[in-house]
Parts: sequence; C-alpha cells; structure tokens
Amino acid sequence: MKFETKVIHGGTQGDPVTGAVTTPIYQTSTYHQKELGGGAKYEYTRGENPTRFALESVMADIENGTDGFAFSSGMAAIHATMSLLKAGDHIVMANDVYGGTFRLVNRIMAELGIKFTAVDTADSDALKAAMTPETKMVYLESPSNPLMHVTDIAEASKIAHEGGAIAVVDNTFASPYNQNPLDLGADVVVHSGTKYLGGHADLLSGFVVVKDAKLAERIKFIQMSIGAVLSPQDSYMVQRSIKTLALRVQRHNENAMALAEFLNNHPKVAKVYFPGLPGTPDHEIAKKQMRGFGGMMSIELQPGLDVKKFVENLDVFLLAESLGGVESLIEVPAVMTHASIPREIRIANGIKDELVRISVGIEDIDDLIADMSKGLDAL
Ligand SMILES: Cc1ncc(COP(=O)(O)O)c(C=O)c1O
Ligand SMILES: N[C@@H](CCSC[C@H](N)C(=O)O)C(=O)O
Repeated sequence: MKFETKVIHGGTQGDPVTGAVTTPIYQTSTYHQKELGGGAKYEYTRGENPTRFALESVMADIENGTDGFAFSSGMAAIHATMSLLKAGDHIVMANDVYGGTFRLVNRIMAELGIKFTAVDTADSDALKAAMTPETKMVYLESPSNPLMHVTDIAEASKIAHEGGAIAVVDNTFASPYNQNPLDLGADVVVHSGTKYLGGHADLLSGFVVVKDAKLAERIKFIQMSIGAVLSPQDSYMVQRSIKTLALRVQRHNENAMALAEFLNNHPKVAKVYFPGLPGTPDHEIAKKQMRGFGGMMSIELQPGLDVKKFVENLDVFLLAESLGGVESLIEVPAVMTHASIPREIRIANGIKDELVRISVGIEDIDDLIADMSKGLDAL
C-alpha cells in the first residue's frame, strides 16, 4: 500500500466484534480473565490495550517497521529508547537536538553513568572521531530542532554499525510522510507524536518504532516496566489524526516552501534555515532522503531589529512552543524551547539568542505571507 492508503487502512483498523470502521476506545484498566493463570492476551492496560495496539500497528506500518510503541509524550519515548543503555555506555549525539533531549542526556542519563559526546552528525569525520569502544548508540535528529540541519541517515547509521552501536533517529520534524529512517538503515525511530502525528495542538504523545524482533522485545519490556504508556483516549485521537497526516503534511510542505522563499528575499531577514532552499549541504542531503522538506524553518533578522516586537506583533502566527499543528506558531528557542541548554553550549552550537523558529501551519499561504510581511514592515 502507498503511504496515503496506509494511514487510513494500515495497521489494525476498525472493530472485528461489531464491524465498526473505527477502532473503539477501550477505556479500561484491567480485563476479566476467564481462568486462573490462563495466559490471557489482555491482562492490564499498561501492558495491553486494543486501542493503543491499533495505533501502534499503524505507526509501525507508516514507518516501515515491524513494531511500534506508543508513549505518553515524546520525552517518554526517548527515555524508553535510552533505557536500552546501561552505566558505562556512551552515546554520540547530534549537537543540535531539541533542548529537552539534551537535558535528558545531560542531566538524567549522565547521573546514571551514561556518558555522551555531542557532535555535528552531518560531518562524517567528526562522527567517526567521536565513536569509542563504549559507544552503544548514535542519536540523530534530522532535520534538527531548531537549525534544521540534515544528517545523511544512511551514512551515519553505517558509521554507528561499524562501531558496534545502534542508530536512533528522532523523525519528529520530518514526520513519516517526508522521511522513513528505518529504510535508510536506522535501527530505531522516535517521534514526539505531540507534533505532526497528533497535528492539532491538543495532546501529547510519543512513539518508538523498530524493525528487529530483539529490539522490539526490549522496548516492549521497558514500556510496560517503566509505564509511561499512551492512554486509550489519546491513542484514539492520534490514530484519528494519522488518517489525515498525508494531506496535512503535503500542505505544510507547500506553505513552508513558499514562506521560506518569501523570507529569503526579504531585506529585513538576514538568514533562513530551511532544507528546501538550494545552495546548502542540508538541501543536497534532504533531496536524497526526504519526500518533502517539511513545515519547519528558523530565521535570523538583520542585526539590531527587535525580535520581541516582531514575534509579539503577529496575528496569524501565534507565539507558542511546540510545532506540527494545523496552526502556524512562532517562538524564540533561546528563551523558550531550548532554554534548558546552558547558554555557552547553545551559542557554540549555533543557536543564537535572536534565532526565531517558525512552524508553518496549513492556513491559506496568502494570509501567512501577509502576516509576516506586516510584522517585518513594522520593524
Ligand atoms: C524534536 C523533538 N523531539 C522530542 C520532543 C519531545 O516531545 P514531547 O514534548 O512530546 O515530550 C520535542 C518537543 O517537545 C521535539 O521537538
Ligand atoms: N518548556 C518545555 C519546552 C517545550 S518545547 C516543545 C517542543 N519540543 C518544541 O520544540 O517546540 C521544556 O522545558 O521541556
């Protein structure tokens, strides 16, 4: 099946008992077992829930994996993935990751004795140099948050495997419509389902998808042992949203391309970070491994222009954290989404105080350009 069909008919859809075309919300914590020690398929919702299973199966399908796992947030999914590691192991991590991921590795995993090195994962030589005999995980985010850096996933996965590590890709910014890391050689895909998968800024969720039975067994064990599973209600909501994922992401891609071109030609904009714009290594790699360039971009205004005034004076673009919803959002990573990264590390990784990040929604493009134009003209 093609992607557009899989989102609607892939995985488990409907209800075999009644023939309902949508999977019901099994709002239960436990299940009546017919006999003692009978090994019932459903025992307790932290381990088994039909609504969550339906969502997990469609996620596995659209990421071309064998098994999907749904969590209560993206961070819970990333934490579950990092729980594959033990004290003494080492992570090579992209130096431009979401602030919360950096905080998890730097503040929580490090306390548990798991070391890390942050590098530019797009630079194969730097990636190879960072690998140590203890490296068990190469953690990529592509495109990255907030600089939209694109890593060659096939190349980085090869380096990981040669060093005896698994390759994990945070595919949140691309969404499964634009990119399937497992097809490129990655072992694990993670998502903040709060973003494009949920798509309507009304829930949190997270996913892990794998294509290997041993990894699946370990993630399943971690999911049910740590317990940050997605609720039946939210599982239903995300599966509902996934049915329109292809349509929504096509529109995000188109709107972002048009807005990036507008901003790139605007005299008050100094720089646009968007993999769809030609002339950068990011663009060349994105063309190779992505179906569309996504709905996310960051910009720098010309020096001296008032960023606060700009982001506070827009009408259609809402000043808010998060991304990937139908509504356009704007934010300043240094004080919002990436405030948890110490300033000197953030600056060294190229995330300037004045950087502005934009999540382009699916509104009419004329309204989006008019709003930006008004905001920039006022400066
Ligand atoms: C790329 C990326 N990964 C993971 C996360 C964490 O997801 P959540 O907020 O759903 O926990 C976020 C944002 O929060 C993100 O932007
Ligand atoms: N204050 C939150 C930041 C949430 S950021 C949400 C999302 N990943 C984004 O990039 O917009 C925190 O410190 O975790």
